[in-house]
Amino acid sequence: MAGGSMAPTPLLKDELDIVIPTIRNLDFLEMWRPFFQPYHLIIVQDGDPSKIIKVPEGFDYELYNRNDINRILGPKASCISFKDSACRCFGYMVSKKKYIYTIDDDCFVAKDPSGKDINALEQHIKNLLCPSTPHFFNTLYDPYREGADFVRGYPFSMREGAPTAVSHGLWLNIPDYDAPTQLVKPRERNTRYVDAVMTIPKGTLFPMCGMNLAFDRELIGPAMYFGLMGDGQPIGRYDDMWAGWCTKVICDHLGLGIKTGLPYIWHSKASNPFVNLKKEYKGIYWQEEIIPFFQSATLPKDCTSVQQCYIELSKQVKDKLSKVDPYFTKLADAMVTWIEAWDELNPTTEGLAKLSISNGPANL
Ligand SMILES: O=c1ccn([C@@H]2O[C@H](COP(=O)(O)OP(=O)(O)O[C@H]3O[C@@H](CO)[C@H](O)[C@H]3O)[C@@H](O)[C@H]2O)c(=O)[nH]1
Ligand SMILES: [Mn+2]
Repeated sequence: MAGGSMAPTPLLKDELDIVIPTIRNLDFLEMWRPFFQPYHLIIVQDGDPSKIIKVPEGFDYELYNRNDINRILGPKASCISFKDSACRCFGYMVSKKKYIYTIDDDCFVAKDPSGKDINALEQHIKNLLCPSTPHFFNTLYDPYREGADFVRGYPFSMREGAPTAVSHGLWLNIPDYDAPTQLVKPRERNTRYVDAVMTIPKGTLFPMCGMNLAFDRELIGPAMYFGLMGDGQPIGRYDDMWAGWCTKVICDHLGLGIKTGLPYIWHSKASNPFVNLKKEYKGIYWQEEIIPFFQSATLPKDCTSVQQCYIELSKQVKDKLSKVDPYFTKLADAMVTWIEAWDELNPTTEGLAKLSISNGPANL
C-alpha cells in the first residue's frame, strides 16, 4: 500500500465487551471514542425503561433496560438489582465474549504524568494477558512489565505465575471513598499517579471497585455477581465489594490472580455523600462480620468450577451470615438464581454435549 500505514487491529477487538451501567446519556463516550470505538458495548440502562438513553453515533452496541432484563430472565430477573449500578452484572451474563471491561459513565480519559492520554482499556488488556504472582510477592511489583523482572530470591519454579482473572484499575480526581470519609473530606482529590501494577497476594481480600474493572469472563465470570442492591434492598454501594470478596476467595481456591493499580481513569462526579450514607450505613457495620467470614471461607477440593465454588459459597453465606441479618438469606438465594440464570444463558460445552446426547445425535 503506497505510503499508507495500516492502523494495528486493537487488541482483543472481537473478544472483549465493554459493559456500562447507566441512568444518563452516554456523551462521556466521545472522550473514549479513540479507544472504545472498535469494541462492542453492552449498555445496561437502569431506572425508568421508558427513558431514552442517547448513545453517540458510530458505536456498536446493544442496550438492555429493565423490561429487557425481565423478558430475558423471567422470574430469575429478581437477582438483578434495580436502581443501583449493580445492574451492570446483567451485561456480564449476556455477553458472549471472553473478556469484559466495565466502566462508569462519569469516568473519563485521564492523563499520565507526561500529559499523555491513558488508554485504560489497553492497559487492562495487558494486565489480563500476562500472568499474576499471587503465591509469592515480587518486590519490584509486576515482573512481566517492560523494564521489570523477578528479583533475586524469587523461586524460579514459581516464575510462570498464575493466570490473571481480574484487572482492577484506579481513579484520579474523585476517589472511591465511602460516605463517612467523603463527608469529612469533601474536597479531597486523588492526585497521586502511582506507576505500578501488583498482584493481590493469595489469602488477602481487597475492596473491589466496579468503576474501572476488567476481567476474564471465561475464567471468573460466574463469580462476578454484584449482589442484591438498590430498590427494595437494605443496602447499596456494596455491589462491587461483594463481588470482589466472592471473586477473591474463588480465585485463591482455583489458583487465579487478581491485579490492581494501573490503569487510571479520571472520575469526575462525586455522588451525594448523604445519599450514599443512607445506602451504605448497614454495610459499614455488617462488613465487620462479613470480612472475617470471607477471610475464613474455605472451599472443598471437589469444587473445581467457578459455578460449583459459587454455589458452595452461597450455602456458607446462608449458614453463617443470616444471623447478621435476614438479608443474607435472600442474598444467598439470589446467588443461586444468578448461577442458574448464567448457566441458562451460557450453557457450558459439557452441558451442550449432554444436551445433544439427550436429544439424540441429529445427523444419524
Ligand atoms: O441507580 C443507579 C445509579 C447509578 N448508576 C450508574 O452506575 C454508575 C455509577 O454511578 P455514580 O457514578 O453516580 O456513582 P458512584 O458513587 O460514583 O459509583 C461508585 O459507587 C459504586 C457502588 O455502586 C460504583 O460501582 C462506583 O462506581 C454510573 O455509570 C451510573 O450511571 C446506575 O446504573 N443506577
Ligand atoms: Mn461515579
